[in-house]
Amino acid sequence: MVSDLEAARITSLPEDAFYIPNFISEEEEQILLQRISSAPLPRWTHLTHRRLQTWPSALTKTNTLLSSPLPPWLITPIIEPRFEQLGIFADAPHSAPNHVLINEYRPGQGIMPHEDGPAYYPLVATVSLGAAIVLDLYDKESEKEEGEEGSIREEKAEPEPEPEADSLRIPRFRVLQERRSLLVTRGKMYSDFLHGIAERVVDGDLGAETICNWGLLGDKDGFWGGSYERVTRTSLTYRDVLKVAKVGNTLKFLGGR
Ligand SMILES: O=C(O)CCC(=O)C(=O)O
Ligand SMILES: [Fe+2]
Repeated sequence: MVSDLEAARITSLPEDAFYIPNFISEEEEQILLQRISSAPLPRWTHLTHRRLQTWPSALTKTNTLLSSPLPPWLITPIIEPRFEQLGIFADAPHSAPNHVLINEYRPGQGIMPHEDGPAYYPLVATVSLGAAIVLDLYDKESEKEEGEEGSIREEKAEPEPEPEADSLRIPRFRVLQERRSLLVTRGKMYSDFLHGIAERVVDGDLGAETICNWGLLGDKDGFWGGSYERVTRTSLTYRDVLKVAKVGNTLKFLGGR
């Protein structure tokens, strides 16, 4: 495992993007998947093209997080000690992530090109579980020209575009996220590009010329044929929500002290 984020930089991308294979062990991956699947059903928000959990809770309409700690299983070992050792959130306002979105994609599912927007400090750290998937990055400018700029809020379903329109877009860059890997995007990479996952059952055209983190992959064995068939992939996206509201001691309202 790299001990210095700089060694993990995806040098072919604008600043900043980092990729670390084998960020968690197989055992840690299984424990996380077990935790996610054993969450009570109401925890899931079902969208047409994927389902998601929001921890500790969805943001309010004004993009505010009601202060509440993340559950221990989302903290250890990912935030403590690994993010801390790498200083991933060292410059973020709360010096640590306070919000995690968990997205699950079955084969054929994806997420339309979008930007994560101003609710968060411009830094996302994504841990991938279960299977590999290709993340597509799109120039924002060309999207604007087409009048199709996307933006999502996690608490409501995003408008789902026509599949035809989606497949016409050409990504500027493609990142292959292996299971158990970490992808960090921040700065310009967060602010100036859209990201999305195509609704496919096979990710193809994989190679050194087409995948910007090819040289950083942990194990290319499954990819030499230039394609792989999708299997359910789950992502944990760690972020720092800028606006946090402290909720008063509810005991006060109940007449307690
Ligand atoms: O699953 C992923 O890697 C991306 C998820 C995403 O873009 C989001 O939740 O905003
Ligand atoms: Fe996103």
